[in-house]
Amino acid sequence: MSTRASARDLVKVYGQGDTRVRALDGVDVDLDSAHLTAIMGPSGSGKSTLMHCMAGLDSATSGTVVVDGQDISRMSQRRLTALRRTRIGFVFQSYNLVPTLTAEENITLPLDIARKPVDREWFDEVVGAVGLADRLHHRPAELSGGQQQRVACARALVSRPSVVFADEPTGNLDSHSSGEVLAFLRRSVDELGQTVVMVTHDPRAASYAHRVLFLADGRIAGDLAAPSQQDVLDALGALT
Ligand SMILES: Nc1ncnc2c1ncn2[C@@H]1O[C@H](COP(=O)(O)OP(=O)(O)OP(=O)(O)O)[C@@H](O)[C@H]1O
Repeated sequence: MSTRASARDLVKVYGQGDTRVRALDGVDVDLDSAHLTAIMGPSGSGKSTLMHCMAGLDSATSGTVVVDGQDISRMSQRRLTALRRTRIGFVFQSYNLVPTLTAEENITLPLDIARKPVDREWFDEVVGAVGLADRLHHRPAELSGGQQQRVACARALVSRPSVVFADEPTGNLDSHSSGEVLAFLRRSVDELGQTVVMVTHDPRAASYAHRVLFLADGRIAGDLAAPSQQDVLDALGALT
């Protein structure tokens, strides 16, 4: 199975002296191609730190991160920015859409900024899969939270990135909208062949994943394939 992103012996230390925190303490991860991977763990276990280091949003103290075959730990800021724009997709808890732009303009924004052409066939496929074809000319304020997050998912996928990193993508959504967003993230993997990793606190969200990694105290503490909600709850219970 091919790997889209990997981390080796990843260490991230914040602060110094008394306030020193070892947020990541030697993490090894391989994110499999065309898989939806969930990352779970208690508050403060290092989930966001791992995600930010693997997505090139933050630099690790030591260790290696390879994305799309490129070692981002040793990359210049300029190359890293270019890689982030075109090879990595992001979905955040707060949708981070530009309020003055339509859904369509928001979706194509990363490509417009990178001055890359929009592949209309892929755009239509992504918009169709996300169920937004009749909402493309609406602005974010005219869309529900779930629809806004689906726009954000489409924006993350429009450049056909190597990996999509989603940080609590359903954290602000009710259960119905969460279901829609999770179903889309899963479909983007199963039908469009994308690779998605998401941090979540929600066992139901994690049960949509092909694989769930558990972090505790900055280390990998568990790894389950296609778990049920109950499997996830049991694994979390054993960690806390
Ligand atoms: N910028 C920072 N400066 C100092 N310490 C930090 C910083 N960011 C995170 N930490 C610390 O690193 C550890 C891991 O934090 P991180 O946010 O990765 O955990 P998390 O598992 O995502 O938590 P949560 O589920 O609460 O979002 C925590 O002890 C946190 O306090």
